[in-house]
Amino acid sequence: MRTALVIGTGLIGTSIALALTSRGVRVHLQDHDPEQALTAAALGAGDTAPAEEPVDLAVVAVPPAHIAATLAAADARGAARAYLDVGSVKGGPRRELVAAGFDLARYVGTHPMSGRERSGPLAATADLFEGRAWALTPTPETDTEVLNLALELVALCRAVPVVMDADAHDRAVALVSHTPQLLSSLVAARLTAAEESAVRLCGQGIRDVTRIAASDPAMWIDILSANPGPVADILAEVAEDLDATVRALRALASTDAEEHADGAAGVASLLRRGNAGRRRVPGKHGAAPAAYETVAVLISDRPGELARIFADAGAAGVNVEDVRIEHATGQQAGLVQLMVDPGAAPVLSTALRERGWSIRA
Ligand SMILES: NC(=O)c1ccc[n+]([C@@H]2O[C@H](COP(=O)([O-])OP(=O)(O)OC[C@H]3O[C@@H](n4cnc5c(N)ncnc54)[C@H](O)[C@@H]3O)[C@@H](O)[C@H]2O)c1
Ligand SMILES: O=C(O)C(=O)C[C@]1(C(=O)O)C=C[C@@H](O)C=C1
Repeated sequence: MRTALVIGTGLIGTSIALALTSRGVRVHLQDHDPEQALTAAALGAGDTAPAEEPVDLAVVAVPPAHIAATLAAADARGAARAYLDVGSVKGGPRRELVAAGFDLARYVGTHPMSGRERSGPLAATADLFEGRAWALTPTPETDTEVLNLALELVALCRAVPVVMDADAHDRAVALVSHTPQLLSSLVAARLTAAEESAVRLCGQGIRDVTRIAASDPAMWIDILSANPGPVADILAEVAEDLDATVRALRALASTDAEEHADGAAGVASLLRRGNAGRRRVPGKHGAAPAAYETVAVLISDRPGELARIFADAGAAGVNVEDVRIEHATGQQAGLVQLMVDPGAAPVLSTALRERGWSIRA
């Protein structure tokens, strides 16, 4: 791929443009809000000047409700040889394209399974998709050349391609993305009326569960409007589990020994099902979750501290597989949890201690 056009230079469009530009693709940027395209260009994502001839691939990264119309308008002016979109839902936009008579041979629907709770070009990063799944939903009509360009884009973004049917994709994301978003919002919504004394106690658990509750409501209303049925079906099952859990907890509070034991069994069964479900979440690069060991390091909230830790881990010859940062409330300090292969954990702890870091058990 030599040239690309990114239409919609928000979080996802700009992140793709940054990745493509860094790998030598000439990227043109377009947004119905010119300020967004100019901001993306200022970040080094590409050029706002229109291409002089059709680009190799047009990437449509606008909200789901506008995907079909944006693709049709771009095709009407002959913008590209091939088209793809990155919307979070696939069935609805494809049906709209069919209804509009769009040539499906030159289009493939895709969805990178990576994002952030923030929107806009300023939240974009070139490495957003690295190691993440990226769904591709070709149809029998899709040209091989178009599918190959889409696969090249996924490879340039260092993501992991997953080919599937559009409706199967929508049912899958109802389970692994859309329902989790609503559950996160439901938990966070309980905090709106909470006492300040309770909120002060927020630890890492609630931070993990509510991170995505900060997402843009307008974007999510758009996504959920395009996939309401499958999400409602799963939420109805969650509601049954919730009812059963409330009953089990009430029984747990009972002084009757038999009722108490039933309650404990009900709650334990849910927690075990949770363990089993969590074990099914794939690790980095789509591999089965690895059993990493954590080395926890205390850092002060100063510029360059993280870079220094990673440099010291690198100097010790240890590959950091994953990382989490826990900020201490009201203090200029935090705990960095470095996930490494079990064999490497003692090596890393010793090396970091020798370099003056404080390691937490
Ligand atoms: N946010 C995520 O985590 C995530 C992850 C994967 C896929 N997606 C999908 O990617 C797409 C973009 O999401 P985002 O998070 O980058 O949103 P965003 O709000 O950050 O960016 C969307 C951009 O599209 C522009 N836009 C809106 N309508 C337009 C139109 N008709 N023509 C041209 N530009 C238009 C907006 O001005 C904005 O700059 C959506 O379809 C979303 O479902 C989002
Ligand atoms: O990490 C996040 O902030 C996300 O929620 C990203 C996430 C997801 O559910 O995984 C959200 C919606 C997108 O369609 C794809 C990715």
